[in-house]
Amino acid sequence: MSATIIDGKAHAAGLRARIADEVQRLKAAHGITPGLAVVLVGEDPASQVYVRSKGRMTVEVGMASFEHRLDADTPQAELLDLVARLNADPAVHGILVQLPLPAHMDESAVITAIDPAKDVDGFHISNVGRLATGQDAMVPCTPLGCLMLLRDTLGSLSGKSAVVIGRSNIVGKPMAQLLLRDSCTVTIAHSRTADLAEIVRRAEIVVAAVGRPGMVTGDWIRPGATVIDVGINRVDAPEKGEGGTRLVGDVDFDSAVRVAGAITPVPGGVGPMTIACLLANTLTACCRASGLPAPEGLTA
Ligand SMILES: Nc1nc2c(c(=O)[nH]1)N[C@@H](CN(C=O)c1ccc(C(=O)N[C@@H](CCC(=O)O)C(=O)O)cc1)CN2
Repeated sequence: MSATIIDGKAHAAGLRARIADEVQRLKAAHGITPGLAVVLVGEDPASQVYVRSKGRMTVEVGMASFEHRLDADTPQAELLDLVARLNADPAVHGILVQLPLPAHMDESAVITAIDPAKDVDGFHISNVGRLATGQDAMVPCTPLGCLMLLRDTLGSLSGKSAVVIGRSNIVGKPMAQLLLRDSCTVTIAHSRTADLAEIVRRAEIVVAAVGRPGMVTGDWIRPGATVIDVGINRVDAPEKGEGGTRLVGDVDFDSAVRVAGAITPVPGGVGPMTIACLLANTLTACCRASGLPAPEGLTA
């Protein structure tokens, strides 16, 4: 038996179409255009690609896009000044500083400088606390995308056993909070968890976000489980010729697909949902800032 492949690209396209409709409605009914500011410091090649995609998709859904590119050696104080200006700008409803930042910058100081109401990444300590205590929060985009895929695949998650492999602030911890909020029984595991394979084998839902290519193999998966692979690892691909590379997840897809009930591929699974959820968060932030209810189904 082979698992259902969860098509993240198609889900993301559907979500963006829904957001575009809501943006049109907001413009027509209230004369408001949601605005997203994205800040890139330095020339990391992958970050440049992501920031370009974010700008393009922001415009495609009818929002205003403000892109700020700073040199890699920009002093942190200059970045903080920019964040302060964006905080004060009424045309900007969402602010995202692309990570990773250059080594001389203190990521946490920069994130803390963002107005929590405009923190569309959901990384600010205030949003982290709000999520953990069940209040309205900006929710980090990648885990929000995983949650949407899980709900679309399984319907209600209530009572399901879930294992999150990975304990990062950006994915693992918020993912666990979201699953808990949907009444799953959640285990957070990581690379040092004893008997990891045995723990994963008990789960009806597996979210792999550990950053190790192909670590989760088919014999770790409970038959019929839903597997969400957050890993994006570039590995050598000699079959593509000299210097060739390809993207793989944290799950060994070829063995897992034979056991799971449903599984996300890499690429084309969780990745595309990240940017779609960023746009959803920007729309939510804009509605909240304007005293309007956020559209249903765009947040956790
Ligand atoms: N401030 C932030 N920085 C970073 C985040 C984030 O959410 N906020 N996440 C990642 C990078 N990221 C968005 O910024 C991102 C990663 C991957 C994808 C994606 O669509 N991946 C594709 C494959 C793309 C490729 O071919 O390289 C896929 O998985 O299908 C989108 C966004 C780190 N930084």
